[in-house]
Amino acid sequence: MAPVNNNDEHPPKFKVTIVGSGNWGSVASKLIASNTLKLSSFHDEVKMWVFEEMLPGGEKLTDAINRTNENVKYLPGIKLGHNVVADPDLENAVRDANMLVFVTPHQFMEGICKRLVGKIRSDAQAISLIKGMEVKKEGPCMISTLISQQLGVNCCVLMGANIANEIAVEKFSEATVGYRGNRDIAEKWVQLFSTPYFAVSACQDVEGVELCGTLKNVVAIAAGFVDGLDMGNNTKAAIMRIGLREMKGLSKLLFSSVKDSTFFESCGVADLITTCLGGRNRRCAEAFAKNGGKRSFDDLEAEMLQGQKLQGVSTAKEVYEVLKHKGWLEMFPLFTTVHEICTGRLPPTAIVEYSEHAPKYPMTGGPTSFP
Ligand SMILES: NC(=O)C1=CN([C@@H]2O[C@H](COP(=O)(O)OP(=O)(O)OC[C@H]3O[C@@H](n4cnc5c(N)ncnc54)[C@H](O)[C@@H]3O)[C@@H](O)[C@H]2O)C=CC1
Ligand SMILES: O=C(CO)COP(=O)(O)O
Repeated sequence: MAPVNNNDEHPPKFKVTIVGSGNWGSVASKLIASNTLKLSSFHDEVKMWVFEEMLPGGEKLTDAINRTNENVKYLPGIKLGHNVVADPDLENAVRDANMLVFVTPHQFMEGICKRLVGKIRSDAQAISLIKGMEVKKEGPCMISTLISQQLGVNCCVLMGANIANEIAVEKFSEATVGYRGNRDIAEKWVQLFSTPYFAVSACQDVEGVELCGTLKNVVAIAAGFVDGLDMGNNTKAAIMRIGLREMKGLSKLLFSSVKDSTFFESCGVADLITTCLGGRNRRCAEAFAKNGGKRSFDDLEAEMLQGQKLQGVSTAKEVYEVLKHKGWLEMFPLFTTVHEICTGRLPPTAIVEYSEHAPKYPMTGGPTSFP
């Protein structure tokens, strides 16, 4: 990866663009912008692509961000750094960058990648902070793979126990950069994100790291059901244990390269715990169960998250499609049941009952054949 040489500057510097400006995207821009000011190998300015929208007072979100230095809709009250420049023009935002940070809700990435084909620098490196996957005819496609394949770039991932609002106010947390191949590139990403309150380490297991971040959102939906049904801490701990077991089982069935040790990194058990305790997926699923499944997740998301997006419900559907296609539904009763509750085929109480798809494997047991 060659740094960008603007106006013959010596030595040339790396230039960063963040594609996405939601709750986590805005916090990522704050972390990165504080580092580009400190590290001489980066350009100070950090561009942040904004999916433009009109605020209630009639001002464009991009203008409000550039005027106040705050993302007034998705991260109000937090200064992003004067070197963050919001840009609603996707092509313009990425044009000069050779370090691209992707952080949008996962359902928008296919469209964004299509728009970016042929528009990015040939020497660009990418990282995805996105928790989710696409399902294609051929099987599951992780978002980092989508980015790599569509844009022809190497793509690392950054996942972890990272509730954005907590990091925004500089409470300590950890994160994991997943990479394949060249460790130098992973180290560059670690350098770009690390702060005294955000401890990042690198792990050579891109699939394992990304699947942890993706699948824990399904478990968080189950944890929310347990909270909504007032079932207590033991039940929630059981759901988290069974969920972690299914996360590991499915990850290793999909990619034999996935390492056991990855599940003990921040991206694994720590992200599972924080999301099951304090995440948006948990919160909306709690409301869903309290309402006996009578209000849809779409309604609850719109009302409770005010434009922020849930990833767990669509991921549960995507996981279900993969399991069905592979003939693995019975092996993953928790994942299967979450999807069936979300779609109204089962009531929320089914989360601790035997799944109709798992007659041989009750929730508390499960197959012994996971790798
Ligand atoms: N918020 C959090 O605490 C964390 C989120 N993540 C992950 O980061 C990713 C992004 O999450 P957030 O930044 O929190 O987003 P968010 O949940 O705040 O979503 C809102 C964003 O989606 C954008 N958007 C809405 N419609 C769009 C469209 N049609 N095309 C493109 N963008 C559109 C909005 O402009 C806004 O930037 C997700 O995969 C999430 O799981 C990961 C760690 C922590
Ligand atoms: O991924 C997250 C924390 O690491 C955020 O989870 P939620 O989307 O459930 O808030």
